[in-house]
Amino acid sequence: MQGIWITERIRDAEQRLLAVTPEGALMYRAAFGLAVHAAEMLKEHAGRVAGRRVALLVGAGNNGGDALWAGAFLRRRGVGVTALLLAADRAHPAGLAALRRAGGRVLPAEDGASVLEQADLVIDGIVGISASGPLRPGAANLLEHISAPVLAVDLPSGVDPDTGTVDGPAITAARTVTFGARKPVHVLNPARCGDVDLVDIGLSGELGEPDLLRLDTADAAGAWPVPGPEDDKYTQGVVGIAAGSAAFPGAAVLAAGAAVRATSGMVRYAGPAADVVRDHWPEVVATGSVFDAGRVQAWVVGPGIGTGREGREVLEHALAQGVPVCADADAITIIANSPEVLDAREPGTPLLLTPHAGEFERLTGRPPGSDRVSAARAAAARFDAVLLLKGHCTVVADAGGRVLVNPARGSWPATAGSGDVLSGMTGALLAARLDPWLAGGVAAYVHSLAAERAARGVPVPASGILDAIPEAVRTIRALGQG
Ligand SMILES: NC(=O)C1=CN([C@@H]2O[C@H](COP(=O)(O)OP(=O)(O)OC[C@H]3O[C@@H](n4cnc5c(N)ncnc54)[C@H](O)[C@@H]3O)[C@@H](O)[C@H]2O)[C@@H](O)CC1
Ligand SMILES: Nc1ncnc2c1ncn2[C@@H]1O[C@H](COP(=O)(O)OP(=O)(O)O)[C@@H](O)[C@H]1O
Ligand SMILES: [K+]
Repeated sequence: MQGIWITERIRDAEQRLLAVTPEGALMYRAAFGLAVHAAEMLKEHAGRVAGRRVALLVGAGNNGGDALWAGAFLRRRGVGVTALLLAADRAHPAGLAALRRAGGRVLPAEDGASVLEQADLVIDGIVGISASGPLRPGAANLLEHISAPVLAVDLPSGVDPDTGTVDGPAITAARTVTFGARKPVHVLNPARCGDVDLVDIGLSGELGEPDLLRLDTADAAGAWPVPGPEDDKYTQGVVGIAAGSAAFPGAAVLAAGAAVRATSGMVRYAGPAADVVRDHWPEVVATGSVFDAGRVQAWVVGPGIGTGREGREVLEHALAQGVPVCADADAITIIANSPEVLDAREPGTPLLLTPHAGEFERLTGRPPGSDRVSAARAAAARFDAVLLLKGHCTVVADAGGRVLVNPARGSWPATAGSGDVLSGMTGALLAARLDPWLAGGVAAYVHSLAAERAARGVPVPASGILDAIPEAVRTIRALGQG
């Protein structure tokens, strides 16, 4: 798993490391790594390093210092470097001196339009982890003159380091080089960061436990259930799907189909769309009602069941079975309208809630807002549940405060029915007895991988995501073992 630390913790860790490190050493390490990546980008985008032009956007703090030092290193490789100072009187003195010694040019930012327009690469050292709010006007005015790829120092300026939100003008980077540890912005707003490279500055010993975790392929592969020689269809966990209606069977077909694709055990369906589900998925054991569905090891309740009395009874029944429940879509609205349905929950029974932003607002009374991680954590604690907040970056929080994040690989999954596929997969993993928090994270991971594989650059319907689940699972298992 990849650890991610909030900026307050990074700053504390840096202070401890600074106290035992010769002055300037950390910045030197950071800037050296930055210069290596800048040279790579010049080769990639402009064919070579020597003779190419780099513009540095230099703010008032150490982020600007990193850029200035990197500029000095690039000068040694024959790059033409111009620093554009946003606060000439506060630019990092040692960095500025180093750049000047190396033969770099220095200009006030307001004179920088043509430098930016002619640059082969722009290095964004406007602001780093001490950023607050959107870019100030002096920096914002420069954005329109940038046409070259941008390499962001630590994080793209103008994007909030801890929430990834953008409230005004901000940098969009082709690549971000970060130091010591990954920060929340890198996973919460990957589109602004581009590829993120981590430069080791010796901070890891000071960091402690991460604030957020991101699953990697090996984690997803390690968690994915694989039947053993003693297994049969029951021992792997039977998943029950209570979804869809006679008038709207689509959600049932998608959720049940995703469960079929994600489990090698057994899928039961219970609800008014039994015939349609059976037609699509002959392997599903389908009945008309949850009350005669038989035993399952996890229930998925909600997509397309409606929010009336019948839906409510279905949810209460599932909650009372003493098995994990994934409550999605209409089930979330039912809980929002009548929180007392949760009284039916057998004590200690895992509950996983999977709202999108609108359902989150219904459930909690307020939208997730800019700090989606804190919002998901608070809601998980309030409902004593795992809360999976859907979106471009899916956030999975549990009641104890653990958080997994899954940045999507593109936005094609934002399509109708895609959430039904996610809940079906999640149910399959819950039935296989994964920790519900991990089940949500692994389902989100494989869902976004399946969507990427299915889309390959063009729109993909939810049924296409569903059909790509086997390929996604095969991919993680192959990479995870390799
Ligand atoms: N502390 C350390 O040991 C190290 C720090 N490093 C770098 O230092 C950075 C943090 O440096 P600082 O704490 O000096 O602060 P920053 O460089 O992040 O910010 C400095 C100044 O930027 C201005 N600013 C804030 N928000 C702004 C906005 N929205 N628009 C325009 N200007 C804004 C403020 O005047 C603020 O004081 C890290 O991100 C990293 O790049 C690295 O050199 C590694 C070592
Ligand atoms: N912009 C986006 N980029 C990537 N994935 C997204 C984006 N928006 C939504 N998703 C994902 O698509 C799915 C949509 O679920 P949901 O909103 O419940 O759709 P539906 O109700 O139509 O099934 C979720 O897995 C969510 O994380
Ligand atoms: K920056």
